[in-house]
Amino acid sequence: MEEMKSLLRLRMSAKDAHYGGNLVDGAHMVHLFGDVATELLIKCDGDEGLFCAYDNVEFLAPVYAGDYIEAEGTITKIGNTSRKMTFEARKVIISRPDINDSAADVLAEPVVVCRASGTCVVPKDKQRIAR
Ligand SMILES: C[C@H](N)CC(=O)SCCNC(=O)CCNC(=O)[C@H](O)C(C)(C)COP(=O)(O)OP(=O)(O)OC[C@H]1O[C@@H](n2cnc3c(N)ncnc32)[C@H](O)[C@@H]1OP(=O)(O)O
Repeated sequence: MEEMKSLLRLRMSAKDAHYGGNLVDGAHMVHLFGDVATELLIKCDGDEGLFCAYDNVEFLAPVYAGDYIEAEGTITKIGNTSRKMTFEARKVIISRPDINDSAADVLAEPVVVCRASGTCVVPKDKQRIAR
C-alpha cells in the first residue's frame, strides 16, 4: 500500500490558551488529529468518515499560545470499513516571552508534543474510491 499522510500546520493563539501560564489544553491536539484523520479519509475514501476509537494518546511536552504546531497523520492499515492511523504533533516555532513580547525562535529540531493512534470507520456504502 502506498503510504498515505496528511499534515496540518498552524499557530496556537491566545484564544487557544486554556490554563495558567498560557498553556494550551491537550484536547486541542486531539481536535487537530480529528481534522488530520478527516483529510486522510477524504484522500483514502472520498468521505469524511467517523472516528471510532483512540487506543493511545500521550502528551509529551507542553504547548503554549504562540507555538506553531505541525500535526501529521498516517494510515497504517486499511480494513473492511476500518482505517488505523497514527498521529504526531510537533512544535516547530516557539514564542520567547522571556526576551520580549514579540520574540520567537524557529526550533533547530521539532519537539514532539503529542502522539496518538486510533481507528476511523468509513461505512461500505460511503466508500467512493475502489480498491
Ligand atoms: C474523522 C471524522 N471525520 C471526525 C470525527 O471525529 S467524527 C466524531 C466522533 N465520532 C463519532 O461521532 C462516531 C460515533 N460512532 C459511530 O457512529 C459508530 O460507532 C461507528 C460508525 C464508528 C462504528 O460503528 P459500526 O460500523 O456499527 O461498528 P462495527 O461494525 O462494530 O465496526 C466497524 C469497524 O471498526 C472496527 N472497530 C470497531 N470498534 C473498534 C474499536 N474500539 N477499536 C478499533 N477498531 C474498532 C471493527 O473491527 C470494524 O472493522 P472492519 O470493518 O472489519 O475493518
